[in-house]
Amino acid sequence: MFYPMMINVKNKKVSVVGGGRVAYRKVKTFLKYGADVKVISINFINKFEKIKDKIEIIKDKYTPEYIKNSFLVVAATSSKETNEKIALFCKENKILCNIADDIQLSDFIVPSSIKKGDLIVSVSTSGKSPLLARKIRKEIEEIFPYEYDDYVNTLGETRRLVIEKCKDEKRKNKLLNELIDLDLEELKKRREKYEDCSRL
Ligand SMILES: C[C@@]1(CC(=O)O)c2cc3[nH]c(cc4nc(cc5[nH]c(cc(n2)[C@H]1CCC(=O)O)[C@@](C)(CC(=O)O)[C@@H]5CCC(=O)O)C(CC(=O)O)=C4CCC(=O)O)c(CCC(=O)O)c3CC(=O)O
Ligand SMILES: NC(=O)C1=CN([C@@H]2O[C@H](COP(=O)(O)OP(=O)(O)OC[C@H]3O[C@@H](n4cnc5c(N)ncnc54)[C@H](O)[C@@H]3O)[C@@H](O)[C@H]2O)C=CC1
Repeated sequence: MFYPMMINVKNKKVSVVGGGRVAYRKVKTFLKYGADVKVISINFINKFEKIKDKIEIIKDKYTPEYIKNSFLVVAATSSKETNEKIALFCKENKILCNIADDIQLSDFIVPSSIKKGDLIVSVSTSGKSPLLARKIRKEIEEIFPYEYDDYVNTLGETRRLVIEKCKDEKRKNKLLNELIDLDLEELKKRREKYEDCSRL
C-alpha cells in the first residue's frame, strides 16, 4: 500500500538509471523540486541535451558504485534484469527506490501532479492506471488556470502572523478559516493589518 507523502529532495542526491523517455520525465520532475540529479545510462535520448548543464551525466552501464551514495534511486532502464539488480542493491543498502517497470519492487511511486507555486495537487491510482491519473490531473488543471504562487505565499505569511499573534485558540481558528475565503487583494490587506498589530 502506498502512503501519500511529500518528501524533501532539495539538494539531495537522486540517481536515475536509464536515458530514455521515462528516465527523462522522472529527471525533469526531480529538477523541478531542486534535487541534485545524476543520470547513468548507456544511451541518452536527444532531449537530455537541453538539461545537460543541470545534471551529472554518466554514460556507462549500470554498476552499484554509481548509486551507492544516493538518497533516492529510480531504475528506468529497458533491461528488466538491470532494474531488478538496482532494486536488490537498494533494498540491501536501505536506499528508497522506484522501479519503473515493477511496482512490487518499488518503495515509492510517482503520482501525476500539478505544481502552482507551493500549491501541489497529486493524483495516484496506486499504479492501477497511470493514464487515468494523467487524465484526472488534466481535468483538475483546468480549474486552476492561473498562477497560485502569490496567493499561496501571501496566505502562508498571513497564517504565520495569526499563529504568532493570536493566542486564543478559538479566535485563531476563526481567523484562519476566514483567510481561505479571501481573494488575493483582500488577503494582502489583511496581512498588512495583522503586521501592524502586536496582538490579535
Ligand atoms: C507505478 C508507477 C511507477 C512510477 O513510475 O512511479 C508507474 C508504472 C508504470 N507505468 C507504465 C506505463 C505508463 N506510464 C505513463 C505515464 C506516467 N506514469 C506515471 C507514474 C507511474 N507509472 C506510477 C503509478 C502512478 C499512479 O499512481 O497511477 C506518471 C503518473 C508520473 C511520472 O512518470 O512522472 C506518468 C504520467 C504523468 C502525467 O502526464 O501526468 C504512461 C503514459 C505515457 O508515458 O505517456 C504509460 C503508458 C500507458 C500505460 O501503460 O498505461 C507501466 C507499463 C510499462 C510498460 O508497458 O513497459 C508501468 C509499470 C507497471 O504498470 O507495472
Ligand atoms: N513508470 C512509468 O511511468 C513507465 C515505465 N515504463 C518502463 O520504463 C522503462 C524505460 O522505458 P523507456 O524510457 O521508454 O525505454 P527506452 O528504451 O527509451 O530507454 C531505456 C534506457 O535504458 C538504458 N539502458 C539499458 N540497459 C542499461 C544498463 N544496463 N545500464 C544503464 N542504462 C541502460 C538505455 O541506454 C536507454 O537509454 C521500461 O522498462 C518500460 O517498461 C514505460 C512507460 C512508463
